[in-house]
Amino acid sequence: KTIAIVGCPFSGGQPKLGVDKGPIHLVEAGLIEQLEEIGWKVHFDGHHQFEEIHAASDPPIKTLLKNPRLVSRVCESVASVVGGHAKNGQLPVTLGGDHSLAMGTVSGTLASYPDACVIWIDAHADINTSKTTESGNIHGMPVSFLLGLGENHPEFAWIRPVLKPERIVYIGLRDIDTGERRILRENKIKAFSMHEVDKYGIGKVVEMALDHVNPNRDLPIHLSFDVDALDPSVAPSTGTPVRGGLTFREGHYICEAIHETGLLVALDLMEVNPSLADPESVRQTVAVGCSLVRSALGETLL
Ligand SMILES: N[C@@H](CC/C=C/[B-](O)(O)O)C(=O)O
Ligand SMILES: [Mn+2]
Ligand SMILES: [Mn+2]
Ligand SMILES: [Mn+2]
Repeated sequence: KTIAIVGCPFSGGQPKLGVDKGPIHLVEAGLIEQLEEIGWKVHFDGHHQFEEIHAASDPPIKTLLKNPRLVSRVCESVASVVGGHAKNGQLPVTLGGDHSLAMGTVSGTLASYPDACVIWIDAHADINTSKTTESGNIHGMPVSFLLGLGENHPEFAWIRPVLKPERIVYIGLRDIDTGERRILRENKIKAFSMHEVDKYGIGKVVEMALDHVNPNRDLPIHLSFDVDALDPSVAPSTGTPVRGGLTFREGHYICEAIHETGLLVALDLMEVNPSLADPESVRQTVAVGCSLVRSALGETLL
């Protein structure tokens, strides 16, 4: 099978500059060669350029959403790129860029694999609606759009509610907004926070997560990995770090275990921002990103 690396240099879902440089740092760290090394054919789809919409012509929607038209248009094109690769039987590996891009990647995957389940690794639930968001940063909202929650915004008319609440599960949560807690509860969405990781251990948590969204281990898996799920000591160069995160090994165990299912059809590696720390910490964060991708795609320890 062939991997299609989709570089998405995009930062419009959040305010910190630099996350658009994530893809180039991951590729320049040798990710493509590393994947070929473990036996994959790799098609590098390039660093997709998204023409800017200037702020002046993209005012926040009445409810505070920032860069709505830009984010929507970029995600729409990401959906067709990722969807195209999935349709061709390739495994799209999307490199972010901020996590708003997942509106596009998951839409693309579900177009080819309507029964796919989504495993969302993150410190955050990214499920705010325009009513509940406190920041207006759309990287905190992709899941609500994918589920069809909240009011419809004409700027996002292309997004269909393709994801069902029982087809997503979270691991790593530890920084959830008030409105998000209600949304998770009302929609009965399964979430394993860091408390469960501590209580049961990562092995049991991954097993329980899969039992919830993929009980017969027969559904394709879209893994959406936000590097801020890891502890900031492990992945420091990211826009919304939250202490008390996954260890290096816990993060890798998740990727290894998902590879072992043989069901992975799409992967996102999001929120690497190489401009937020000293050179050594940036290198470390980029290296962890590359390593997680390798583990999700079959690199083993023995
Ligand atoms: N819940 C916060 C934080 C969002 C974090 C988004 B991230 O997980 O994609 O980094 C917000 O809505 O602004
Ligand atoms: Mn291509
Ligand atoms: Mn996220
Ligand atoms: Mn996050």
